[in-house]
Amino acid sequence: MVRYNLLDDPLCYPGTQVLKNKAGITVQEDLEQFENLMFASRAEEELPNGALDFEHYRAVHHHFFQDVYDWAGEIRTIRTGKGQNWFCYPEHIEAQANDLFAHLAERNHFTEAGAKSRFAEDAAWFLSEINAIHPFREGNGRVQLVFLTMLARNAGYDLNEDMLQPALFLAAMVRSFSGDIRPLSKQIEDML
Ligand SMILES: Nc1ncnc2c1ncn2[C@@H]1O[C@H](COP(=O)(O)OP(=O)(O)OP(=O)(O)O)[C@@H](O)[C@H]1O
Repeated sequence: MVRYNLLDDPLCYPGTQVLKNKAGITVQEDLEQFENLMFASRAEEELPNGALDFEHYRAVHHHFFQDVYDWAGEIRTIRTGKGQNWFCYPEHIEAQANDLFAHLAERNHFTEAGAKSRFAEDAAWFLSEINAIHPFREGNGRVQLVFLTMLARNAGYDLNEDMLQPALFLAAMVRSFSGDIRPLSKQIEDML
C-alpha cells in the first residue's frame, strides 16, 4: 500500500501514521491485514444499491470499511497526497465530486459507449478524476476498482479483476494524474 504524505493527522494514533480503528490495532501491518480481512468478508455480501452517484460511491466505501473505521463513507477532512501529487483539498471534495458524478450521469454512465475501447477510455477518464478528488482518508483505490466493476456491469461488460496487473495499473493511475489517460485506458480495456 502506498502511504500518504501528510504532517499531523488527528485520525491517527498520536505519534504514529496508524489510523485509529475499531479494533484498536496500533501496528500498521496488522491493521492492513485486518482491513483486508474485513474487505474480503464484506465482498461476500451484496453491494449497496444506488444511482451510481456520489452518495452511492460513499455507500460503497461505507460497506467495505464499516468494520474498520468510524468514518467509513465519510469525506476526508485533511489534506493528503501521494508521491509528488496532492489530492483535492478537503473543502472542495463535495462540490468537485458532485460535479464529476453529474457529468457521469449526463453521459448515461457510459452505457452508450459502444466499443470496449470507448468504454475503457471513458472509464479511465472517470477514474483519473475521482482519484484526483480522492474523497476518503483511506480505501480510495479499492473503492475505485469496485465502482469500476459496477460501471462496467451497468454498461454490459464483465471486468475481470484477475487480469489486473498491479504495477502497471498503479503506474497508469499515477500517469493519469498528469492528464495522460492512455495507459490507464489500455489497462482497463485489457480487463474487459
Ligand atoms: N503518486 C500518486 N499519484 C496519484 N495517485 C496515486 C499515486 N499513488 C497511488 N495513487 C492512487 O491512489 C489510490 C490509492 O488510494 P488509497 O491508498 O486511499 O486506497 P487504498 O484502497 O487504501 O490503497 P490501495 O489502492 O493501494 O490498495 C490508487 O488508485 C492509486 O493508484
